Amino acid sequence: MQSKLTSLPPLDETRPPRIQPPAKLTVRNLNFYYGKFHALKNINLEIPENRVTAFIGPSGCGKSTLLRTFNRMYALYPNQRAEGEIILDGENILDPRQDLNRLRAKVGMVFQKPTPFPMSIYDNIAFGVRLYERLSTHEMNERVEWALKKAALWNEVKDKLKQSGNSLSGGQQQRLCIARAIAVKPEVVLLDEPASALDPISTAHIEELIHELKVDYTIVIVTHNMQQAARVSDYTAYMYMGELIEFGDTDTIFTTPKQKATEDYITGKFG
Ligand SMILES: Nc1ncnc2c1ncn2[C@@H]1O[C@H](COP(=O)(O)OP(=O)(O)OP(=O)(O)O)[C@@H](O)[C@H]1O
Repeated sequence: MQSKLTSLPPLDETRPPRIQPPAKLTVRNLNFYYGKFHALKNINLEIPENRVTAFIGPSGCGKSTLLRTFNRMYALYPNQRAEGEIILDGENILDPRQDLNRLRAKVGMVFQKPTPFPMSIYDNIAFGVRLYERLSTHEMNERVEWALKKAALWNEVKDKLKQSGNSLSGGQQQRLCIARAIAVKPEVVLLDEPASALDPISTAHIEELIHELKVDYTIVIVTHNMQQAARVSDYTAYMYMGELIEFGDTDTIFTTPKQKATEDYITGKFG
């Protein structure tokens, strides 16, 4: 397909066809408040299973806020609240009775800044797994190796698993954080600008990894970088001032968006 926008890289020809797969997460009439500030306004959205969905939009439009509702990260802060429904596997995760530990095992998260725990590479992975499962040493060794392989880090660290996670480069630390997130075998992985603190080579590594991970996981990524959204995502949501302006497959959003506001943002006329 020909891109209308010459400044963007060619769109990924290997993307799955446009038939939208079943929704892994269904967002219905979602409103979010920081105290009195109404940060998300009646969001309705379906996040397709085993695909990469990107949230784009100008700074402050609510991308991270929306992402953080998916594992109820906001529940840590008393004056933040969500209203509406977010259905994951038939359950409304906003229901106050929802078991947050179980939810966070199902919905993993990786932050903008790599944040390894101050412990060995091995323990960075094993720590989270121990919270949810009792594994033998042999099983844990296998799980650590599996997660590090999935995160394309194993070959670089297999001989120094006892070294501190902080001894790794920024890009390696971020892949360690991805390994840590997937080690507990989540179903959804949330990535909040995972490459924005990284150099171009590490960024390319992370983007490749995202592409591979969607075989097993549903991935939602917040990114400021539109080229990155065009490269890694199958679906894109454009947000503005707490509203979802347009959602669709990435090729359509980047070449023939329906809303003028989306087109203005994509073409750099605004934002
Ligand atoms: N802890 C908070 N308390 C009060 N308001 C907040 C808080 N966090 C975010 N906001 C406000 O909510 C709105 C959405 O913020 P959010 O961080 O979700 O935007 P964003 O699109 O991810 O922005 P950016 O691209 O700059 O990271 C903004 O107006 C922001 O100022």
